Amino acid sequence: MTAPKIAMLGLGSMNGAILAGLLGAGVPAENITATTRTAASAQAKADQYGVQVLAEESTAEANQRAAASADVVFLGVKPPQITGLCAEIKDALKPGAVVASVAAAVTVAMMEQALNPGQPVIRTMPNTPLSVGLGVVGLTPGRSTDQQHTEQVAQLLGASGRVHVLPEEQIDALTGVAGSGPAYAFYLAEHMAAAGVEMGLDPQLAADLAAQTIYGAGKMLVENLGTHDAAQLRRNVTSPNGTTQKAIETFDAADMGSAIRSGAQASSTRAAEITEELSAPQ
Ligand SMILES: NC(=O)C1=CN([C@@H]2O[C@H](COP(=O)(O)OP(=O)(O)OC[C@H]3O[C@@H](n4cnc5c(N)ncnc54)[C@H](OP(=O)(O)O)[C@@H]3O)[C@@H](O)[C@H]2O)C=CC1
Ligand SMILES: O=C(O)[C@@H]1CCC=N1
Repeated sequence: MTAPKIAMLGLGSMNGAILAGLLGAGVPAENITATTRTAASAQAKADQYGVQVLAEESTAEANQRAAASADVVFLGVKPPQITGLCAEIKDALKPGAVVASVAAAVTVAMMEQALNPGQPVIRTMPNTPLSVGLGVVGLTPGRSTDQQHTEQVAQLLGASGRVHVLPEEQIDALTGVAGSGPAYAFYLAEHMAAAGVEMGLDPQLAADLAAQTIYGAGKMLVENLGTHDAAQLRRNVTSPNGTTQKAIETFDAADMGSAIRSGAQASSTRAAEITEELSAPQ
């Protein structure tokens, strides 16, 4: 099978992470055309990734041009811009092309309504660790999306992460755990490093200790899936009446477990709210 031509419309944090993953997995750079809003960003991204990047600012039809030659079109703009972008590119798309959005909250139905009837679409919820080959993606195909399209997008994203095909009702929950999730780990790293500095460590060393510890713990979690769960791995670090026990008691006293669950649920609830906002008559 020849490698598909790919358009990445919008090349910010998320589509940039997907692009890094695709390039890292061996997709040829010449198969990819991306777009940005500003010319300065297009130049910076072209230099960073080595792909062609068109800016809407300097090429009015940048999105149509990028979409026209693509077999797979990733929409990576902000949620309120997605349906407008769909309308902009709908007549430029190649027959048989599939449109995959990475946006939170924008439903399959919203995209299908903005595109031409019968257009294959896929709603995805990826996360930024795709950039290092360790991402997670939730994916829901549209009504006119056949198995081949779903497999094509799943295969592209699956080269740099784990892909789960889900009913659309579960995408917001996946957003709360995995889409927003890297930020929770980074937040933990920020505070672990800050604690190290407060206890007298050099900031660079403290940041390195936090990063490497979370990296190592994440690898252990993945490698022990199905045999030792997170709670067991935590118990293995916790000596009776030792140092870790004191830390966990302190977290429990602050009800940190409940705060983390509330945060993940708030992310998911916010996705549903944005869907409502985008559905409201203008
Ligand atoms: N960030 C994340 O971790 C995740 C984000 N998402 C979803 O990804 C989407 C993008 O978010 P994120 O990457 O964070 O946002 P960014 O602001 O980082 O990127 C947005 C990109 O869209 C470009 N853009 C804006 N308007 C246009 C236009 N009219 N034509 C072409 N390109 C345009 C911007 O151009 P320029 O570079 O010139 O500013 C920028 O490259 C959102 O819908 C979000 O819900 C989903 C999962 C995780
Ligand atoms: O914060 C956001 O809205 C996006 C979606 C998931 C992660 N980032």
